[in-house]
Amino acid sequence: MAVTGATVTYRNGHTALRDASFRIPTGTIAALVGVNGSGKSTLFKAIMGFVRLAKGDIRVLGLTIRQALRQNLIAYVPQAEEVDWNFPVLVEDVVMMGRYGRMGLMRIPKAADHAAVDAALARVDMGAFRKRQIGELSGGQKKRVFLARALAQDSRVILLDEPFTGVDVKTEERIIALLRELRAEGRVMLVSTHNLGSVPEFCDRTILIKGTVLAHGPTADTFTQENLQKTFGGVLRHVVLNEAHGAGQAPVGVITDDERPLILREGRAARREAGMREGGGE
Ligand SMILES: Nc1ncnc2c1ncn2[C@@H]1O[C@H](COP(=O)(O)OP(=O)(O)OP(=O)(O)O)[C@@H](O)[C@H]1O
Repeated sequence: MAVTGATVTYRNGHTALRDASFRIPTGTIAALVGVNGSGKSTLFKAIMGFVRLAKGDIRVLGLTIRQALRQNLIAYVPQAEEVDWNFPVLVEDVVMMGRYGRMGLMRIPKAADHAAVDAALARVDMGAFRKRQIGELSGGQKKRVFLARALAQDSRVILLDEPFTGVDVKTEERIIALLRELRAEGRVMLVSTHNLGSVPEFCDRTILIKGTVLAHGPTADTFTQENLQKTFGGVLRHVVLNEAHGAGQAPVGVITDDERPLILREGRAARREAGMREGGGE
């Protein structure tokens, strides 16, 4: 995916995103990190074609957004607040929505559509809940159902808006394991998160955003204390431990935006080489 100089101005004249540029190679999990109101959802809306770019360009596998959407290449896993949970719909019907783009006008599912729904539900371990109303599930289960919808769609790019909010650690680990599988299949995942502590754990790349893209690239390079301070300003709580200790004891910084803090050693995010790979195309 390549975003070049993307600018979004809302109807009221507010420019929520200005001249944003970054690239994400295929087979990548990328974090989108920024404070409330920094433009994360606006960027997602632009990639989904919900808002028009005033300037700039977004390409997915070399295609325009309109072409990529027509080919079902982009899927979106929404924030819980965006969904009307009172709407009476079964879990399996939510997942089937991922197939709509491949159906005719009458939306009559074929055997392949049913098979894709079954496989997607099994993959997120939600098969037993398929006949439940979506509103009757827990927060983590709802997230998994929407992830299954994206899987049923078989898109190449999956946008995940705050997938870990209100999710327990076990479900978070399951979602991360699934994202790693999808990465191995060459897909691109763009994950907006306030969960800074887990970003170096599973995100190959990070995009730091504050009305524009402040920094982007491999997480080990972008997730620095300096960049995080620029991105979050005074919002983050930052504590330095061990500062007074002598040689051999590197200072440890703890930066936190929510309940899961980021631990920085020697001013640099503790990096995990595993998973920090470059992919092929964009
Ligand atoms: N439809 C709209 N019309 C006008 N301004 C908007 C609209 N939607 C968002 N904005 C403004 O654009 C800016 C970016 O909002 P956006 O929703 O993209 O932020 P965000 O980073 O997703 O925030 P959060 O972390 O709270 O979800 C904010 O100042 C917001 O008030």
